Amino acid sequence: MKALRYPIDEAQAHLLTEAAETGQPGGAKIEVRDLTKVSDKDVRILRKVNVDIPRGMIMGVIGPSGSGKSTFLRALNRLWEPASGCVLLDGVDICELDVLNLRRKVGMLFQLPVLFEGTVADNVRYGPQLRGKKLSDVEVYKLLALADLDSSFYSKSGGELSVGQAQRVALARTLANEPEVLLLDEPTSALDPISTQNIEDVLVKLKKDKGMTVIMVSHSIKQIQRIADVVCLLVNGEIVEILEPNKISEARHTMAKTFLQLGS
Ligand SMILES: Nc1ncnc2c1ncn2[C@@H]1O[C@H](COP(=O)(O)OP(=O)(O)OP(=O)(O)O)[C@@H](O)[C@H]1O
Repeated sequence: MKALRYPIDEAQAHLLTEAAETGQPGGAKIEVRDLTKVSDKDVRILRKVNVDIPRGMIMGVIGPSGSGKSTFLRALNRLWEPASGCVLLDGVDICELDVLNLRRKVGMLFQLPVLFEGTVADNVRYGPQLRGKKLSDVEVYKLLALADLDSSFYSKSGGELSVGQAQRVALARTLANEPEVLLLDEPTSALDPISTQNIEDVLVKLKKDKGMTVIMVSHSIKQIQRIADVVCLLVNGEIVEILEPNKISEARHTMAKTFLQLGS
């Protein structure tokens, strides 16, 4: 069994090891080591965060407002610059990668989708086009289907879409870059329950069919329990618990317990 460094405790290390090993071989997809962020005003936003993110799994990140969830997520594709050696992707320091290449491999979806001008197809073609590759119609249809959108969306413009549909177009656009990791920052918080379920279904399918590693920040404990394989609890800039979704109620950290009781 591959040992994971910097466990929170033995039980949690075991959980992550198991999770990493039931996916594709090779252990953690992303290793986070002593990730720290201090604001300009000298406030500690992240305090030595250490976690191994298992390959081909969905990791949920939950915690009280302001605990540093988005900040944590944004370090993983260098939306802010972590210190060298703090974030490794497949064992390689992300600071040593070309940042655009990194962001292709580690795609991100935000709470509210922002589509570019033009049609849905233009949006989906955007990333590959930057690399000089023009996606065929069939490739665009396939990406739309991956994001649970039928072919009728192909020539629609952003203004014709609901927020839920636009979020799925944003997902298709991200998937066009063939990412290995998806970072999701509350991707369904602006969506109705049906659109939420569509996105959740797509994420689970991407994990199953493509071995995608997904890290999702959510305010919904129920959502995390529906789709995550492992849950990371962040409180005050620290990961205080790593739990199986069905064992969230067993959290021991006082703040985490309060948060979970109020949220469930
Ligand atoms: N660039 C920045 N400069 C200064 N402070 C920041 C910066 N980014 C975030 N913060 C602060 O860091 C803390 C963590 O913010 P972050 O957005 O990561 O939390 P969060 O857990 O995602 O919150 P929420 O659930 O409300 O979205 C907050 O107190 C926020 O005000």
